[in-house]
Amino acid sequence: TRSTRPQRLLRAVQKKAIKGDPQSVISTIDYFCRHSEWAMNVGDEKGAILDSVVCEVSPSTALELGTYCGYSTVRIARLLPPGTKLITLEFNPDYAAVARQIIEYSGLQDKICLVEGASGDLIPKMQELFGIKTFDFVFLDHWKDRYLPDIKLLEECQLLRKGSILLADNVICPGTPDYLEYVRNSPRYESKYFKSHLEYTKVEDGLEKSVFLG
Ligand SMILES: O=C(NC/C=C/[C@H]1O[C@@H](n2ccc(=O)cc2)[C@H](O)[C@@H]1O)c1cc([N+](=O)[O-])cc(O)c1O
Ligand SMILES: [Mg+2]
Repeated sequence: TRSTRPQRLLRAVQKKAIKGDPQSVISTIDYFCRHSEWAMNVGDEKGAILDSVVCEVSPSTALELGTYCGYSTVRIARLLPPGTKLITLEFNPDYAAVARQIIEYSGLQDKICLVEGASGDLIPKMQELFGIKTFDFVFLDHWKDRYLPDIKLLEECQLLRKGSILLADNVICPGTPDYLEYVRNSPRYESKYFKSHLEYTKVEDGLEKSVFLG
């Protein structure tokens, strides 16, 4: 049967990127998605905003919701200080299998822990699985109707501390209206919108950066 889009994206990385070079893996995926097949990676334009927030936060503990093929996983992990780990949650085993290979190709496997399962099930297990007390940084890029329930779950599980940074993709397109309303109106968050474009297109999209105030 025909290969899947993630498999074709992986093949492009294995064919064109330099093994052990995260930047070349990132550039190869962006080129593939711009010139061969669009895919729902955060992309180069929003990716630059993601990079600047990760560098500003320089997190000791980081969580990504929605690995997909591992593009933003590699983007984030390549900027993490030594000794820090990015935990990334992926629901779909086929996507997880591709992401593991892309992460390994980039050489960043020691900085990344990919866990397969649903965020709603795994978030309450972060303390027991990883000894995590709180997350300094959370990147939300999974199912758009899970953003709001999952940050409420992070609050309930006391996985956020005063100053924790949440960065959410796609708040305009496809859109996460309930999440936006919550973080922009809750007294527990200070929120800011970074206007950009939907990956590889001219359509408006953006990232919402929210600081948990405790
Ligand atoms: O739908 C989008 N993203 C949904 C992503 C979902 C990913 O999160 C995982 N997950 C991991 C853990 C879970 O608990 C649930 C799902 C899923 O298995 C999938 O790998 C999207 C769509 C567009 N678009 O233009 O249409 C653009 C984007 O940038 C997007 O991110
Ligand atoms: Mg996205």
